[in-house]
Amino acid sequence: MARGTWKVKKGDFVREDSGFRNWITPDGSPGPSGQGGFAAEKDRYHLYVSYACPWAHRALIVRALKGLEDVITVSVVHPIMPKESWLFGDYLGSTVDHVNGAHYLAENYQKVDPDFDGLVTVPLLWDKKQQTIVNNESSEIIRMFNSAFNEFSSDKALDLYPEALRDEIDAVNEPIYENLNNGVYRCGFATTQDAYNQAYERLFETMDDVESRLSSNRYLLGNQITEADWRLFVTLVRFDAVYYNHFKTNKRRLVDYPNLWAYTRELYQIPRVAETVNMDHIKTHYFGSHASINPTGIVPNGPVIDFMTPHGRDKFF
Ligand SMILES: N[C@@H](CCC(=O)N[C@@H](CS)C(=O)NCC(=O)O)C(=O)O
Repeated sequence: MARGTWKVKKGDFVREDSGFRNWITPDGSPGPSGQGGFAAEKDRYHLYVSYACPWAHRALIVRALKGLEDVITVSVVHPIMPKESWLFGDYLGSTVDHVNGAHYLAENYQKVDPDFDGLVTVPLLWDKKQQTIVNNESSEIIRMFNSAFNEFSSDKALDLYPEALRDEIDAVNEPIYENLNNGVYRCGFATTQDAYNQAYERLFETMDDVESRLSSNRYLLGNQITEADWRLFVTLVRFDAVYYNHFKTNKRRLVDYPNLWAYTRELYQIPRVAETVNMDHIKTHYFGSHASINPTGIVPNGPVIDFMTPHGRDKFF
């Protein structure tokens, strides 16, 4: 099974743009990109994830928070990604491909586009009715889960991208994506000292900015949790266990930032979130899949991290 490859430009890791950009909407009318015809329905859509992947993790979190577990089904790949890319296999917490019976996730991309030679990524949102890919861009998948399925949601009132805050959310997302979510990868996959140094500087400047923001705000946008918090959370929750040493983001640990650390614990303790965090898959994936960074594949046993200690963030209300 062939697969696309990561791109490196002058030593700097460059993430590929996602190729499938259709939108599920309440009535199937077209969304901001792609084709229409994807109406929100119960048990029509299927989400392929890796518990290890921060982008897939966002989608799992919004699915859980909106109470869509019985509406959108899920298959979970094996945590180790071999050179042929994601596959389904026997591992605690992983599943088979419940919909297409694929062995490699790439088979599902090739079912829709036989010439597909891009990167086979998770999350992947699949339409069981039309047997096609809806979308493989997590930032869009979370917005669909937030707003398209309210008819079926057990928490209709929850709005993680409220109209009045959209510009502010977009403005906060941008540097957090560049410098933190993707910034840790740019540190880890840099192939020149210079590219690593630059990514590292920007990463910790942004960590400092966010730490300061969270010293006077409970959440990134004030008193209301938005998608911006969940997009940040998935990187923070992996920081000390993986990125700090595997990706060499070791100026400071998450636990050394009092506000960021307490904020991460608060988000972790919100009902239904902890179940989406599979630390075994997270560690096994990163340490076991990136032979260029960790050739032995040995997964460190530590560190001991307790996300359940009281967070004290209610002091803001
Ligand atoms: N833009 C995509 C990025 C997803 C992505 O890069 N996923 C990684 C896992 S964390 C992946 O599947 N990589 C496949 C590979 O490296 O071959 C999104 O946010 O949905």
